[in-house]
Amino acid sequence: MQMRFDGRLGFPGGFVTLQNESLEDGLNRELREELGDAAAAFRVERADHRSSRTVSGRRIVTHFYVRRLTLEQLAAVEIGAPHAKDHGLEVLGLVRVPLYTLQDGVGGLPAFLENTFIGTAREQLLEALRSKLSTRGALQGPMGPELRIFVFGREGEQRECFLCWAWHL
Ligand SMILES: O=c1[nH]cnc2c1ncn2[C@@H]1O[C@H](COP(=O)(O)OP(=O)(O)O)[C@@H](O)[C@H]1O
Repeated sequence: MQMRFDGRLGFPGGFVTLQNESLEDGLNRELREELGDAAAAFRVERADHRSSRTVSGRRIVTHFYVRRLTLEQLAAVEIGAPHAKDHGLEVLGLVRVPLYTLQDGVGGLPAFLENTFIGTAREQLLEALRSKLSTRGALQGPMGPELRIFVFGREGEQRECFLCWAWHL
């Protein structure tokens, strides 16, 4: 995931103008802005869409996408992210999600989930973990697989917000 400008954790993403671009075009543009040039090595497609929700009290619809990357792609994104256009502004840094629980029963994923998240990002994280990871036994040992998540966006007449995360096992 990423640390946002407001001190909350969330997914890479943002707003798009549907008059000028498709959801996926907007999403991939925002990925470049927030993650840097390494995001150009892959493209999030319509088939990667997982869920959509309205934001209460605001005229916003969020669309959640999940995209699997190779380890090489993820490593390139992590190295390049500090050079992205939005780094230090909207985005303060990428954060890996620990997919394990330490022996004290709290450290790892349980402690991570105690952070403050923007909107429904926490629920989206759990939704993604349930569908993609729990059946693979990935929520184990501290040396096990880790999840890294990204996001994107821009403003428009119709405020559509694109959220995405990428993972590797
Ligand atoms: O990662 C996310 N997961 C779920 N909802 C999100 C996420 N990021 C942003 N949102 C939703 O989109 C809204 C607008 O996002 P953001 O705070 O970046 O733009 P804003 O500065 O125009 O309010 C947030 O208030 C929140 O409800």
